Amino acid sequence: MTKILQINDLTYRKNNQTILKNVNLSLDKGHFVGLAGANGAGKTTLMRLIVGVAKGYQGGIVVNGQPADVARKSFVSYSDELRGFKDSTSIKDIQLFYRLVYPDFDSERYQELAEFLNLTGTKRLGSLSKGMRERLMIALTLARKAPLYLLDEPFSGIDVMSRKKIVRGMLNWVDQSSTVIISSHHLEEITNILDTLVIIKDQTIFDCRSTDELVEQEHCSVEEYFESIYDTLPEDDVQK
Ligand SMILES: Nc1ncnc2c1ncn2[C@@H]1O[C@H](COP(=O)(O)OP(=O)(O)OP(=O)(O)O)[C@@H](O)[C@H]1O
Repeated sequence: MTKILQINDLTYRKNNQTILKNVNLSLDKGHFVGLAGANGAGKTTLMRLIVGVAKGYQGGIVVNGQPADVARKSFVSYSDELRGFKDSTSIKDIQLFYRLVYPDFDSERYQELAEFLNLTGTKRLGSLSKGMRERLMIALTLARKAPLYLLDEPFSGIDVMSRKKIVRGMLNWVDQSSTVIISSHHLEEITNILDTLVIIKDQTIFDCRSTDELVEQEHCSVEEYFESIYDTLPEDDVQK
C-alpha cells in the first residue's frame, strides 16, 4: 500500500532549542489519525514541517512520494489560521482566493460545507467569533480534495453540540483514500472516527498504533491510555 506520509529521522531545532528529535512516522492512505500530546509537545510544529511551512529541519519528510517542500504543499490541505487576510476580507473573497490558489479546491463541496456550518459569505473575517472562524477554516480545509489533511485543534472554540455534528460529518466530506491527521486536546470527542493514534512526548513519537490494537493491548480506552501517559504535568522547559 502506498504511504501518504513517511518521516525519517526528523530533528528540528529553533532558537537553540530542540523541538522535535528522531521523529519517525509512517502513515498509509485512507486513515483518520489523532495526533495527541501535552501543550508544547510539538503537534503544531510537526504539522508545519509536514506541509513545508517550517523549514530548516534535518531528516526526511515525504508526502505522497514527494520529498520537496513545494510538491508536498500541493498534496496537503492544512488548516492555517488565515493570518494572511485582513479583517475586512469577506468570507466570499477568501473562498475565491482558495479557488484561485488551489486547483483541488471543490467549490461545490465548499458550498455544502458552508451550509452545514452556517457560514454566511457576506460576513467579514474580523466580525467572526472564534468558533465561526474555526468553522470557516474547517470548510476551507476540507473543500480541497487533497490526499492528506492536517487539522490543528480544529474544534477548540466550537460549541460541544456543533463539534459532535461536525466530527460525524467529516467522514462524509473526506474521500476514502485520503488521510486526515487531527490534533486535539479533547480526544474523547474524536475517538469514534479515529482508527490510529499518534502520541508525541519528549520531543518524539512516543506511540503510533491502531486504536483497535491499542484498546485490546492496553485494556483501556484511548482516552484512558493517553491520560495515563500524562499523569504528571509536563515540564515547562524544552530539553536543550
Ligand atoms: N517560533 C518558535 N520559536 C521558538 N520556539 C518555538 C516556536 N514555535 C514553537 N516553539 C516551541 O516549540 C515547542 C512545540 O510547540 P508547538 O506549538 O508545536 O506545540 P503543540 O503541541 O502544538 O502545543 P499546544 O498543544 O499548546 O498547541 C514549544 O516548546 C514551543 O515553545
